[in-house]
Amino acid sequence: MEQLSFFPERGQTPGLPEDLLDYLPALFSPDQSELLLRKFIRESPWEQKVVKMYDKEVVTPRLTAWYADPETVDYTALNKTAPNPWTSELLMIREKVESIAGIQFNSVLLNYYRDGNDSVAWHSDGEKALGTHPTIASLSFGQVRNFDIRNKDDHSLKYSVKLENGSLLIMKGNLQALWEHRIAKSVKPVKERINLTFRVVS
Ligand SMILES: O=C(O)CCC(=O)C(=O)O
Ligand SMILES: [Fe+2]
Repeated sequence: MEQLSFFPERGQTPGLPEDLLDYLPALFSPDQSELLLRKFIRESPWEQKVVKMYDKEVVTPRLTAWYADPETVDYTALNKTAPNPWTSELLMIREKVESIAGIQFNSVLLNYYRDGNDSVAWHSDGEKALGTHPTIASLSFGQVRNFDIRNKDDHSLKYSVKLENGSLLIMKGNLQALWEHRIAKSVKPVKERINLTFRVVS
């Protein structure tokens, strides 16, 4: 396997397997993206989750909000709080994303990365409620951040994609089964970023 540069200047690390991700750089214009970024930051019912890690309570380093069709999601079985009702912007974006992905999504999770200290640690989104090979559509607004992926069995196999303002990333195939992803903290100061992940939750 050839050596790959993990931190590209721009774009994505070459050699990324094609059947795991689709990337569309400018689904929304810079103007639309800026408006949506500001509106989401201002109006979403942000929560900061506390999770248990080795008996310690740890505050999640980002804010989240989730929305779903309540009749299709058994949120108590998922150990979640009641979903928020869809807003008109989220419905508009959902339609646009569904027409590209060719899938109907029944929920969306919003992540708010306030600055470079906010992050999401290595994980995969292969929970039972999503199935083992879910298609997840991920939109980015605001600050460009690196989306890193690494193979679960061989951590030296890793790639990085720069998620640009207004872009759409579709995660598919074996990505959740065989790979993990993260948004690392940034040592250089960075601005706010909003991420939306549309999912089919059963
Ligand atoms: O912010 C991102 O681009 C990724 C978020 C993510 O991995 C998740 O919500 O599961
Ligand atoms: Fe994820």
